[in-house]
Amino acid sequence: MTISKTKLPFQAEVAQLLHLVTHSLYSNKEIFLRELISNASDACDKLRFEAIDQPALYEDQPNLEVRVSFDPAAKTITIADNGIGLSQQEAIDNLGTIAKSGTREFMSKLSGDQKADAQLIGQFGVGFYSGFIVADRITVESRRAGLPAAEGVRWVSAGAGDFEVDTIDRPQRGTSVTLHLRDDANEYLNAWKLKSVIGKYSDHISLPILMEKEEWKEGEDSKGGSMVKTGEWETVNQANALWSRAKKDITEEQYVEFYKNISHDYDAPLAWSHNRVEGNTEYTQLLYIPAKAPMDLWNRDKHAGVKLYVKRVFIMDDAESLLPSYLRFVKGVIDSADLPLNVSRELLQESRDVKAIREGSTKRVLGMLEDLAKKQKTGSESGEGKIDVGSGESVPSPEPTEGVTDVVDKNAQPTPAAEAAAEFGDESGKYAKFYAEFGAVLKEGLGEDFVNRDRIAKLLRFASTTSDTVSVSLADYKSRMKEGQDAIYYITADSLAAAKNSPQLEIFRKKGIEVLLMTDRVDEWALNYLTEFDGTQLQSVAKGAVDLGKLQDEAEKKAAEEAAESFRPVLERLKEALKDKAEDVRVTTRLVDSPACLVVQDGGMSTQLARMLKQAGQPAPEVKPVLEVNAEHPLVKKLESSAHFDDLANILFDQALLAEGGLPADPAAYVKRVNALLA
Ligand SMILES: Nc1ncnc2c1ncn2[C@@H]1O[C@H](COP(=O)(O)OP(=O)(O)OP(=O)(O)O)[C@@H](O)[C@H]1O
Repeated sequence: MTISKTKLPFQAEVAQLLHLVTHSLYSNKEIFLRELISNASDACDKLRFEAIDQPALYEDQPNLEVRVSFDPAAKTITIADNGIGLSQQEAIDNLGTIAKSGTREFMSKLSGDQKADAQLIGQFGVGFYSGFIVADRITVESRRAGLPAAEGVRWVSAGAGDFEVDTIDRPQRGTSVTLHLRDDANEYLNAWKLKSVIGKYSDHISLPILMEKEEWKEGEDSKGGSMVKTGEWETVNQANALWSRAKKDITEEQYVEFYKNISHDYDAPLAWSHNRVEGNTEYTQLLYIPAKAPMDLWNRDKHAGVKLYVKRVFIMDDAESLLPSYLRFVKGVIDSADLPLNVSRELLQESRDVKAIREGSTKRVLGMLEDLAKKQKTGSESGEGKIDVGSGESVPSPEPTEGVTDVVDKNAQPTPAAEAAAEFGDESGKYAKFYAEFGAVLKEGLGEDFVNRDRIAKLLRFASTTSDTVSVSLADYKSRMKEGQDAIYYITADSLAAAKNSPQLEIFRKKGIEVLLMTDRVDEWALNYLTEFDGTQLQSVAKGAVDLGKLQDEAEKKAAEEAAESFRPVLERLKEALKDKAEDVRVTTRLVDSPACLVVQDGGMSTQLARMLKQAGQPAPEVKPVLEVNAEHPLVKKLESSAHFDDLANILFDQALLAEGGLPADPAAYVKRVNALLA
């Protein structure tokens, strides 16, 4: 295909994004170089991957590289690669529109506040368009590998509403991006400046990044000297994959920078773990736990952010088989020594090596979380039992992955004692941060990963009737259990307020028994898979008849039975009056101040979960709850002699529903009944 010079408009979103890029990212101009080098490197990765099946694509240039040059007279910087290149259509599609669906969502989140937007943009990564931070015009010239020289393309835009494309003759494969700098970006027309930015952001890129060598030349006739280009090119980055280097040669900054690069996250990660695993399956893993949840965390179709490499060759992004879905927040790289280069997603699912990698990486991530959790605990408990990070020993995870020869995480590096103390203080809040962002996702693991269920259970944290913050572990709870208590009690609700004020808690409060308050949507589903912890049953206080077992003394039990007996005739009438709404009506001892509450049968779905499913448009069973009444309550006592028995019965039921966050089936009828009684 050849096209003659054509002007085309940007897709509306691009124009909007460009405006933001130039206005919001101004304070961090230099990232343009990182983004463009990263694109160049991706293009080389893509070529290498396509060339596995089609070696001819290399033409006569198998050495992939990126060249960065500048021309002070023309005020341009050029980033050139010999990667896959762009066809004319690809240039139009990829540089003129935003293909990624997440981008639109991202655009809708922008607030107009420059600082917040800049953070968001940073998180999302603006890629190619970041060139417009420093340039008022960008020229891209490219030819796709495998196409004839006559099918090159030139793409030019001033970053306003449109761009121009033209066919050019381009013998060399790949892409060159030329930035025509704005006057206030002249500082980048300097080799030293460019090298320092490349060193900062792109050292770990596995390709060589070349710049023209310069030499100092004295001026003639004792005029001042200057740097002069020699015509030779030199490599200015380390040019080996960061994860393949020895840990001792990688600084903390480099780990952080690498993370930012692969994740497009603006913030530093909370923790990372870098290991070379040997044994039957050999691979290197560099896994990061981000500090902030991405916007699309809840999209379960979104794959994990782990990139797969095979012997340093990039194979694919988002390789979902490498980590279970409940760890989809983890970012990083896995480089396998065993997989074939032409491995496909389908093949990955069946591979035994991948299974081993997945198990090893899962354990590693859980180990990192256990580490953070341990520090969180000691950090919040008056400093007792602090781990001495100054000793230079790493904190071992409870079950080290077999064959790990080389384990590093940030805390493993020896630091002077004072620094260590400061660092530990910083570490001590990390687990709470992690949990606030990703705790709910982690819970999915209870249902997804049976092998590691116990480890996951230990990592869970909840609010409870004794703690408003989400900080109580199941082990903490157990250690505070009352003498004679034989279950871990919990309640699920839509909000913390609803959970705390639930009538079902009354008897527990009276007896001073702690109840875990669960308010994540995923809780009830996840808790289905966790019926016990460390030998103790988990028991919902809203399911089944309340049985406080040994916590109730004989006299109480007897009194309750007697009350139930004498209340029997009223119960029968209640059952009759509510037969369409309630599965059963019974007397309870779980209530102290409230007249009634709803519970579901043991093993049944709570009314709250059923409600949530319905709201989400999913099929939910019709749950008929059990109405439990407090025979000691004046309102309930009044029933027997009331002339409005049916109304009162229905009001009791509807109020119990309201108390747990539901709505009466017929709200108007409810209001009418209440008003009739009030009048
Ligand atoms: N040097 C290049 N060689 C070949 N294609 C390129 C090059 N630079 C950009 N592209 C193409 O343009 C597309 C858009 O680039 P852009 O940097 O905006 O987004 P991206 O790289 O896909 O996403 P992100 O930067 O968020 O990872 C790329 O996906 C790629 O197809």
